[in-house]
Amino acid sequence: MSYAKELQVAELAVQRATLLTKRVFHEKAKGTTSKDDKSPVTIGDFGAQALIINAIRKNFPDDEIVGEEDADDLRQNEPLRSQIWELVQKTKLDDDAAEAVLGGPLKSVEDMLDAIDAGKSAGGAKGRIWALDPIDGTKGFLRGGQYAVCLALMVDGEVTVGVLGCPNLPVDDKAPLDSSIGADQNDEEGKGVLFSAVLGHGATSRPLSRAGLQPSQPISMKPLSDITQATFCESVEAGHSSHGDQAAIANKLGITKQSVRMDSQAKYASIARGAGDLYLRLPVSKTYQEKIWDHAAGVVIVGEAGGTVTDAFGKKLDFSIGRTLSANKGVVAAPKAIHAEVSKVVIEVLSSK
Ligand SMILES: Nc1ncnc2c1ncn2[C@@H]1O[C@H](COP(=O)(O)O)[C@@H](OP(=O)(O)O)[C@H]1O
Ligand SMILES: [Mg+2]
Ligand SMILES: [Mg+2]
Ligand SMILES: [Mg+2]
Repeated sequence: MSYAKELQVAELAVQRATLLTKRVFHEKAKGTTSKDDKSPVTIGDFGAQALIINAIRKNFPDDEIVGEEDADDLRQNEPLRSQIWELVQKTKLDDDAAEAVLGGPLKSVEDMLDAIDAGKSAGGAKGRIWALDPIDGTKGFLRGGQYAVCLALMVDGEVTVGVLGCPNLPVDDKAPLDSSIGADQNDEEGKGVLFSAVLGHGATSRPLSRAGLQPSQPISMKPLSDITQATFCESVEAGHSSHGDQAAIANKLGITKQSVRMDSQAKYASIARGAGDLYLRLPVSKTYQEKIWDHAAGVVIVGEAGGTVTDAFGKKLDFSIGRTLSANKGVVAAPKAIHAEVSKVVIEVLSSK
């Protein structure tokens, strides 16, 4: 199956949601609140989740959705939900045909809260389940760095369609990568990329637009003959992955270039298009379970671009268990040809601790 309709709906829904997040970025009041785990969430996260779930429900009413956010706090907070409702109502693509594909607007504040709460699926191994991260890298979003709007469709526990909207990545697939990439917020010219993949059908990139979908081109990972020349990507946040272990692994592989630190699944997108080579995410905590929405889209995009993604012990990421990757620890993403070599060193470094 080619999943053409799912892909089109996902791409347009993500593209529209990035218009909302960009609008929030330029507003002074981002409605930032703190979740139970102390992580931040903004009106951009809630608004993007509402718009994307509305499009999925209109097109695929029988599908389940695992979304990062829920509306519990919004139901108690009238000012915050009004702020989000205002944003959601005014966010539209400048293309009637594209809007028609997405299936029409949310009808009321209640409809919006219900849409947000439709992301409460427990996930699992059976049937069609979407995984949605309305803003991945919320901390990056708030500091003007990288973030991504992430949507994937899993079919019987296998990630099958993946879309990443990265408003602050350069359109040029070969633009050099460094940790300041996208930091210049005054110049939005030439920025904003939509990445997509369907299992077995390759991966693409195209510029984000305010209207319909722009023409896309295929992307692939960079062939890397000398691993010492690799560029590796890691999180900005030291609390999300172990910078120390990652430095030790890079050192053992003979990599001399400084790591590129960026927030969000923009890391998966960047290696998939050959702007970087490796993505290392080694756990800092023994108990933290990675969330499926932080990885689903990135994994199929990297896989289709010629990469292999496993956990820190070389195991395939298992998206079929529920809302978290409870059978895995950490992430190692690399071009197929060198993944085994990288994985071996990761295991050596972890077992020598
Ligand atoms: N202790 C931890 N270890 C690993 N990931 C964590 C973490 N605490 C939070 N995260 C996740 O890290 C994601 C951001 O990843 P990155 O560091 O690559 O930018 C967050 O996504 P959100 O920003 O969507 O909440 C959150 O889900
Ligand atoms: Mg979050
Ligand atoms: Mg996330
Ligand atoms: Mg998020």
